[in-house]
Amino acid sequence: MVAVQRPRRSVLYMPGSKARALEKGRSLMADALIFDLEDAVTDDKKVEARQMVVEALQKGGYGKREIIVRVNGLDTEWGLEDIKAISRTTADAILLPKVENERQVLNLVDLMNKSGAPESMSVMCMMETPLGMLNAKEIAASSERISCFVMGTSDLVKDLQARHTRERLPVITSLGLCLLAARAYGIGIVDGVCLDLNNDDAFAEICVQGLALGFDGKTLIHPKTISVANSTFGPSKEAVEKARSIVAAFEEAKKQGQGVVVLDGRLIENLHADEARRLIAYSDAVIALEQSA
Ligand SMILES: CC(C)(COP(=O)(O)OP(=O)(O)OC[C@H]1O[C@@H](n2cnc3c(N)ncnc32)[C@H](O)[C@@H]1OP(=O)(O)O)[C@@H](O)C(=O)NCCC(=O)NCCSC(=O)C[C@H](O)C(=O)O
Ligand SMILES: [Mg+2]
Repeated sequence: MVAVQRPRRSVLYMPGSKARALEKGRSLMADALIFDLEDAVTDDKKVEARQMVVEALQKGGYGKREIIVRVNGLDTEWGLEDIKAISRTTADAILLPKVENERQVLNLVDLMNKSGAPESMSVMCMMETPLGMLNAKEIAASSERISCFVMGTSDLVKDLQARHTRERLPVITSLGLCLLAARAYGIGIVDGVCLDLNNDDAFAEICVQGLALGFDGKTLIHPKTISVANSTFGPSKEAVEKARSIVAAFEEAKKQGQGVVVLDGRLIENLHADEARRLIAYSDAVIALEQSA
């Protein structure tokens, strides 16, 4: 049985205080939308933005896109009311910023339960502080309700007193720690945002790097970057065809009593067949999501 992963190739932040962005989200081909109440919203608009997001979710129209709301932290004056209000909506997940330990996750889960959040509403964690990186394993293991890690590379670079560079060496250890923790505990993980909106080549390159590192997709700040994220993180037609031929060759070998087979000069073992099945199931999930839009 192959565990089908929810597509998160493109995950677009939309400021909760921007009515036009919330409207536009209904027609964009992003796999997931983050309705942001945190950093994209100024303090004087926090309460209004919460109400706007609740109303947008009540109105609906976002199809099968994954709906994520990033609340303010519980150490702010808005966090508690954000969690109470969003728990009563149809959002798929609450995204908690600046997660650094298990206690923050358990507090959130407790508040969601007390506020009547459905069991299906998951928790996502922004991984964006040095302590969060060091505690990535503890955080990933803290609750079965966690569905995904979201890298916050802007806050991370700031806290590390590092620099944003094209090859991202300053954050590579942090990305690796979070990837290890996410994969070890079977949760999703999406890469951080690219702040440079005027360099398409750099954006494409950073998506390819994110894919190679093992991310499921990329968080985005502008709709124009959705298609590159979708094509980079989505399985190509050729990759799916190849996966089908791997599964077929391996099944045939098994019938012949063999545990391995050579296909196009490469050795195929059980692990390759498993990965090929995962890719086929993932491709089916992507097609189903695209057809529903
Ligand atoms: C960056 C922007 C401020 C640019 O906005 P704007 O000048 O309006 O862009 P355009 O004129 O090019 O927009 C064209 C149309 O697209 C719509 N639009 C733009 N951005 C979005 C969006 N994010 N979601 C939905 N729709 C969007 C515009 O309304 C235009 O529509 P139309 O009227 O039909 O022409 C803006 O893109 C923006 O605000 N982006 C999001 C910024 C944000 O959310 N930042 C916070 C999250 S990132 C973060 O916090 C990372 C993490 O925590 C970390 O630490 O790393
Ligand atoms: Mg941040």
